[in-house]
Amino acid sequence: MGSKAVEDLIEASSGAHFSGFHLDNAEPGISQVEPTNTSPTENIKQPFVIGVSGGAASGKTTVCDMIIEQLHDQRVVLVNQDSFYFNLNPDELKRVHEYNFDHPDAFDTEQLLNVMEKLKHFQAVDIPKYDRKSYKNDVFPARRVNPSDVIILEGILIFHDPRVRDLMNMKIFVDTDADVRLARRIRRDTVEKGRDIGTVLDQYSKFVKPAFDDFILPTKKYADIIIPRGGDNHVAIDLIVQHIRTKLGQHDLCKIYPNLYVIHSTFQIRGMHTLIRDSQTTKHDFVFYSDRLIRLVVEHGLGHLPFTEKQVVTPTGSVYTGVDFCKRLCGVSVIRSGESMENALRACCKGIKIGKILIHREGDNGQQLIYEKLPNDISERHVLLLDPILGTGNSAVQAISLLVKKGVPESNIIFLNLISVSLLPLCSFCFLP
Ligand SMILES: Nc1ncnc2c1ncn2[C@@H]1O[C@H](COP(=O)(O)OP(=O)(O)O)[C@@H](O)[C@H]1O
Ligand SMILES: Nc1ccn([C@@H]2O[C@H](COP(=O)(O)O)[C@@H](O)[C@H]2O)c(=O)n1
Ligand SMILES: [Mg+2]
Repeated sequence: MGSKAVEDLIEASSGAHFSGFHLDNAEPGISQVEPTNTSPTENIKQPFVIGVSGGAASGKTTVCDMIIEQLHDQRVVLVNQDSFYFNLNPDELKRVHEYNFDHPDAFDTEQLLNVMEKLKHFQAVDIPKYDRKSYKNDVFPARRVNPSDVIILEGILIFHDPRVRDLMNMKIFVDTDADVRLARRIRRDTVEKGRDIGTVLDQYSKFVKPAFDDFILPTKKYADIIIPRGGDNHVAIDLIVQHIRTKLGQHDLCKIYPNLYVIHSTFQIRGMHTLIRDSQTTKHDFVFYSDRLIRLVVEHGLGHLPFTEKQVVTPTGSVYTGVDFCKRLCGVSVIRSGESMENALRACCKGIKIGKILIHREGDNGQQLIYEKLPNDISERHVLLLDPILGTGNSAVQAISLLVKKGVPESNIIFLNLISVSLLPLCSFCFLP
C-alpha cells in the first residue's frame, strides 16, 4: 500500500467525528522500534497449587467446589486424581470386584506429574475423563485444561507420593467420620452409580477401609489444614479462601509494573470473554459483548484521570462537595482496531475529540511509517490511547513514542487495552510506560 492509500485510509477512518482537527501528516515520521531487553513473563511466578485429600466420600469435591465458587475472580482449575486411574485390562475387567481402586498402584502417578508440570508452567493440557461405570479413561473425550492462577488437585491419595506433595503450596485434609463417609458412599454408589449395596459393602471392607488406614490416614500429617465436617465447615473454607487471596495478591504484572492496572475479573467478565472467543458466536453477539467489555475498560480508564474538587448546590439548597471531571482530554485510536473503542469513549465523554494514529509497516526492513491526525493542542491534554488488542506491543510503543514526540507527557497517557497476548488475558488497561 502506497502512502496515498494510507492517507486515504486515515481520512476515511476519521469520518464525521474528526471535524475541526488539522491533518498534521505533511511529513510522516519514520520510527524505529526500540528494542526491549526484558520479558515480563520471565518474572511471573507459578500457579498456586492446592492439594485436597481425605477419605472417599469425605466431602473433598464439595470443599473444592466451595473454594472455586468463592475464588470467583481468579482463574481456578480442578484436577481430579480419578483422571489418572489406569485402564483395566480384559482380565482385570472380568474380575473387577477384586480390583483395588484404593491402592496407590491403581493410579498413573507419572502421567499426573507430567500434567502438573505442564500446568505449573502455564501450558494447556488435555486431561482424561474417567468413567467409573466402564472403568476406563478413554470413553469420553479428554478435557482441555487451560493455564490458571490456581490449580486444585483433589483425590484420596494425592499426599501419598512425595513428588506430588512437593508440587503443592497448600495441603488440605478433609476429615469426616468413617460412619458418615460410609453412609454417603452407600447412597452415592447405589443411587448415583446403580451399584448394589452388597457389592458396595464388600468393596468397603475389603479395600476401602484398609486403604484408608494404610495409605490415606497416614498422610494426614502432611496437611497444612485439617477440615472437620467438610463442606459444612464454612469458617474453615472462608479462612482458606482468604489465605489464597492474600498469597495470590495482585496480578503479578501489576507487582512488576506499578503503572499497570488489571481490572478484577468476575464471572460476568469471564462469561463475556468466553463468548467473544467462541468460534460459534454470531457476529451480532460478538459485537454486543465486545462493546460491553470495551465499555468496562473505558470506564475504568476514566477513573484514573485527575480531578478537581467541585462544590454544587443541591435542589434542597445544601452544598455538596464533589469532584469535577478532567476537562482537557482526548482519545486517540490506533487504526483500525482502536476505532472499535471510540463509541464507548464517546458514550462516556460527551463531545470528546478523538485523534487517529496509523502505523504502517513498509516492506520487510523493519521500518514503519506512522501517520497521524491529532488535535493541535494534544500536548496540553490527557490522552486515552485506544487499542483493544496488544500483540507484540509494537503498535503501542510506536503510538506512545509519537505522542511523546508531540509533547504529551508520558504521565498523561493512559493506554486502554482489552486483551493482551500472553500477558494480560483479562480485561485490562494500563498507564504506560
Ligand atoms: N456436608 C455434607 N452434607 C451432606 N452431604 C454431603 C456433604 N458433603 C458431601 N456430601 C455428599 O456426599 C457425597 C460425597 O461427597 P463428595 O464431596 O463427592 O466427597 P469426595 O469427593 O470426598 O468423595 C456426595 O454425594 C455429596 O453430595
Ligand atoms: N472405578 C472406580 C474408581 C474408583 N472408585 C472408588 O472411588 C473412591 C475415590 O473417589 P472419591 O470421589 O470418593 O474420592 C475410592 O474409594 C474408590 O474405591 C470406584 O468405586 N470405582
Ligand atoms: Mg470427589
